[in-house]
Amino acid sequence: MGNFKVKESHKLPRKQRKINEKKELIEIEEKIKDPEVFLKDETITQFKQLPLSSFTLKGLAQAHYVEMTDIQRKSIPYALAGKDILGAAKTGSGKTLAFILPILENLYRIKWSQVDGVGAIVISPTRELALQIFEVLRKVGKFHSFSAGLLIGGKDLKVEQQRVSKMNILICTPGRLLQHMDQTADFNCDNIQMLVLDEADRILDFGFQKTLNAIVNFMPKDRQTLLFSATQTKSVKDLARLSLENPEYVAVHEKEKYSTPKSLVQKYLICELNEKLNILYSFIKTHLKSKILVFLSSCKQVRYVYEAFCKLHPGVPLYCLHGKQKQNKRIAIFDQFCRKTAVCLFATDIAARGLDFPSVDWVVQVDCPEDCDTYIHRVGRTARYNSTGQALLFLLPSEVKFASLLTEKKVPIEEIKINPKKNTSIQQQLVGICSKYPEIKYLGQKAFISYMRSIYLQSNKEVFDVQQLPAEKFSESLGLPGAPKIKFIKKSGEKNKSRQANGQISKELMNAIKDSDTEEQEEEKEKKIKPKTKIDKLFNKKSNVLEHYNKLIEEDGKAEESDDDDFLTIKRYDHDLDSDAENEANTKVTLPPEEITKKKLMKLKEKELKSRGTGTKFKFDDEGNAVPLYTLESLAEYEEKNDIGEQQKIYLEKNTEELQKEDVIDKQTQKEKLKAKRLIKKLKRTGQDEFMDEPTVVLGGASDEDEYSGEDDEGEDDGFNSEEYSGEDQDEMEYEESSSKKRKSNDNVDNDDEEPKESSKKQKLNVDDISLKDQEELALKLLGM
Ligand SMILES: Nc1ncnc2c1ncn2[C@@H]1O[C@H](COP(=O)(O)OP(=O)(O)OP(=O)(O)O)[C@@H](O)[C@H]1O
Repeated sequence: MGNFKVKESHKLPRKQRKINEKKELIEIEEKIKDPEVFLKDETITQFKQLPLSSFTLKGLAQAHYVEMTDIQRKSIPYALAGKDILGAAKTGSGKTLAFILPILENLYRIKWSQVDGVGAIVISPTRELALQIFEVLRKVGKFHSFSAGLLIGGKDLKVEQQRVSKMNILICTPGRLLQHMDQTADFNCDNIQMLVLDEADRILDFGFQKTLNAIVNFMPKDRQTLLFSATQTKSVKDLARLSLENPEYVAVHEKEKYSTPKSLVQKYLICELNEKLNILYSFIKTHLKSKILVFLSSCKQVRYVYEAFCKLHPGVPLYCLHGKQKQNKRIAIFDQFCRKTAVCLFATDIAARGLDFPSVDWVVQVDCPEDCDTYIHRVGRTARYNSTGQALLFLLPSEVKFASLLTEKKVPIEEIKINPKKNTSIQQQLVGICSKYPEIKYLGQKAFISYMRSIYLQSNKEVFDVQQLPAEKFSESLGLPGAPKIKFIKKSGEKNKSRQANGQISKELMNAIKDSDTEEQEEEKEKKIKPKTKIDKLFNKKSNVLEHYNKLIEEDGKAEESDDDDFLTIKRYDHDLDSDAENEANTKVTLPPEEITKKKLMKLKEKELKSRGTGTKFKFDDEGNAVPLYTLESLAEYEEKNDIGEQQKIYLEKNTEELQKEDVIDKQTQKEKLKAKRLIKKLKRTGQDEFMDEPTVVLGGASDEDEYSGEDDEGEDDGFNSEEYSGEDQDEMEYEESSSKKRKSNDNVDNDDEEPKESSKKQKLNVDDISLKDQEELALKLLGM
């Protein structure tokens, strides 16, 4: 939580100042009564022409905001007059100021002070967006004397609790706000004057429904409510939920030909699923000087692509942003991406709405968004305010209908072909990476399942059809030895097909799948499995691998030099790019102390070897001549003797074969672990808990989950885990975790069908005949300890 409280620099005597302020207030009160005056007068284009306090005007001037944007000009006069507002304007058109200024002014006019407590609340769907709004408030509200707080998940709740009731303006995510409403004793919302929903349609949609209803119940009905979004809701039901009173519908771009910014160039290409990564990689390689934002459908997709691409060193810094990262990490990445000019960020829809990344050149949607609104918000991360930008959408042949849906939604988009000469295949490298790094292979398998699941869960069955996806080819393209089993596809019986066709069950399932642990909850879990026994400690040693891996996946990619060229058959827009300084900064690497010592030792060793001198080994040919032991064959010589294509094929086959073998072993180990877990559970149920302390905790550690991910529920191989679909990152879900998990168990009817059967079968294992010590040993053996 942060706050600001900067008093103006006063030159006039206090008494005179007070008189001036009073005079100003009376004038403002008079002027705001008739908002139409400001709307009709077309000469009013600047902030200073509006009835705003000198504190606000000073803040605006210092932040260099002079001219108003359309949405600001048309909505601020109504909002100042106390009207409820439904504001709709294209992405990047300045909606944030359109609600921040009325908050400051309306509280100022009623002389709101610290003793009055919370006067206005802004709700944002994501933490990053909340943070961004908070920064804007801080900037333009600098000369007011309000206190403001940021309530987002991932921060210390207790610290927030001590300060929240002293705040006048709160910027929050829905889950965290409700948590305070429920748990902070002196947090009182009875006095709220204004409620703002940024990205209103998202907050009003199904995923946030329960949370928002609960929040609204805590608030007085006679408040002022402002709703803003680029894709606005007009649903009467939604508006009734918020008790909006005759709201002014301010839609500035509605009559325009297109619903996306004019300066945004939008293209789509049609490609096979197994070609996506090749195309993405080739795209990045040919746009090394651009700032690229890549959208993928789930955390796992993002993590796999990020990890694998880092290993390929494309020559540009790579980052990833998703809801499974710790809050500080998320903020750091957000910040890094904002600062750099040549960079590529892989993200889930956590980055789709509201975020104001400066000068993004390209938004690339590798996975098709769930609907046109999501598309509009994603592409809105570029071409903001007065800048230009480009967007590229990948569509599978089965998803082509989506292009016509976009056209219907007034999105000007054209098909484009890629230049096959510039399209490099990275499949071979990915196979190599998966075989060398089992943790990446594991991520690949997870990515595969989560992608298939995301398609399966989409409600628009005309566009998304999981049955049409080339599963085997897709898994090969990820470098995997074979397609992982996806039980949910088999489990979807005929009965559900009809229900899914009209989107009902899909939405419920989707909501259940979206539920995921908060960072706080994950931390809690970690605390719970703190080592208590030797075995725990031993296991913890194992999870150092996981820690190391986690560190590894959070490292940034390294920069190399390369040129942009004509990968796509359109020319790129020219942008001001100045990447030298950034690249320089990027090459600085700080090593941990152990690494430094290691390096020093290596250098010493090298020196020693040099001073000793090295002998040269020879072998003797048939004539008795000494010849070097190894001679390097030139590429030309090698090509003469061998068929390179054939060699590549052999390499690929050999690696795939090896991977398949390893995969069998991995699966076997996994099975054994599961068996052990079940055995322990069984033993626990037999009432011998006092002997079971150690293995129970050990298993808790193991299930958190494996060395690789540390994030999934134990029934992972059913392909239907409790986590993530692209909207998984929303912290509202985090708060509702326990209830939604219950809901999930009800919703996933088909999924549950098989599970109990399986577990009851396993329970037939007769452990009662074995002595307890033997059972423990067996369990540990199965765990490989
Ligand atoms: N009056 C103004 N003058 C100059 N720049 C402005 C003005 N208003 C907003 N901006 C700038 O325009 C950019 C986009 O503003 P903002 O983030 O408020 O857009 P938005 O409409 O909320 O976008 P989205 O729909 O994506 O959330 C920001 O960088 C902001 O600083």
